[in-house]
Amino acid sequence: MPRLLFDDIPYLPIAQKEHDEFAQVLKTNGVEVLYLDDLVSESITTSEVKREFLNRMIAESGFKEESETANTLFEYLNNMGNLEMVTHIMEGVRKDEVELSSLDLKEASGDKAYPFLMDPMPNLYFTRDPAAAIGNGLSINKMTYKARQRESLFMEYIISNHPKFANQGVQVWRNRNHFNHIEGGDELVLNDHVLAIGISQRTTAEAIEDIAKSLFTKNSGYDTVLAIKIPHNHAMMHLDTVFTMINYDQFTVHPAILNQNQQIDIWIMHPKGQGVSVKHERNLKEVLKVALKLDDLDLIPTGNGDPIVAPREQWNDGSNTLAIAPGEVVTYDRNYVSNDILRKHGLHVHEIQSSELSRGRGGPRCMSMPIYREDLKK
Ligand SMILES: NC(=[NH2+])NCCC[C@H](N)C(=O)O
Repeated sequence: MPRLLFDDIPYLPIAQKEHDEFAQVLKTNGVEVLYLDDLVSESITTSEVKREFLNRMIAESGFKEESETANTLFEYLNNMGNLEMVTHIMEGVRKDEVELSSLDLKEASGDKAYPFLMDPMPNLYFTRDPAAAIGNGLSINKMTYKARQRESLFMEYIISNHPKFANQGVQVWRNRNHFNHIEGGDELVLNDHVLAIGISQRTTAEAIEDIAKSLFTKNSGYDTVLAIKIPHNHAMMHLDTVFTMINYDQFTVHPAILNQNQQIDIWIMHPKGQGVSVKHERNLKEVLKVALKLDDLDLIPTGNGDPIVAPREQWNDGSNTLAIAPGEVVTYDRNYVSNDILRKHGLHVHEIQSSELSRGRGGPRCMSMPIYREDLKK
């Protein structure tokens, strides 16, 4: 479980049912839902693209080019139809599926008892993280842990090959060929020129400066990045596990990220020449008011701020709300105290069942990645 970043084992049929219900709630409320496996397989438009994609996926799975294992894996997967191949890569390839005539060095040195030749990618149901849509472009992310690093390769192919996205002028603000990591759960689009990014277990300060610089100099329309420092731990791996925007002037906040004086470390970035100016602040509410030009705003504490309920519900993503319209959110039903307080603050809350999905440590926001946002300027 730690290797694949899970804390528990979901009961698969129920997890799938819950996921279908989640997609249905989105569709019923006017969202067009695209599935990753379909998008990737539709992006493999020629046999040449398929060959290149497979070779890169196999190399990123740790197999040396032209090695016995790499060649065998290539043959095995390349013989499948596109969708079958893509889902199979996502599910992982077991050692007993392919026949290797000789053991290569990597194979010989590996753990014989380990059943997978190519690891599965169970965290793909958190589509939020490998990439993030920002304005007219994307950040395609260099992810932190090995368990997830291959995931963002899919988005690279979608953006450059899928008939819906290729040649549409979609910019890549920062690609995945970097040493410093960043993940979409830390990237919060607050409006058409302000972004909040978590400095977290998964996102480095260097990557934030890097993407800020790119956004500021490449005509993205973005002129403000708020870098917000959160604790480094598994329960709060991304900013969106403790803080989300749910209306023009309403946010969820896990109380544990603020100190006794309600403060948190924030660095405000603006364009400065070809670079970035950085200013340190501590008052979250004030910083948001200034950046978003608001007279007041409503920070709604997870679990109603109760010292026992708040961490309990945060653990199961009580702060991880997905806004599908200003003031309208999708949340896990199990976080009933947080849901109640959201309703008391005037939000329209759609609850989805969550006994199994929550075991992967991510909520409705993590399980989605908006590709296109309507212009909702007030
Ligand atoms: N945006 C998010 N908060 N995503 C949650 C990802 C959870 C996943 N198990 C991981 O550790 O990577």
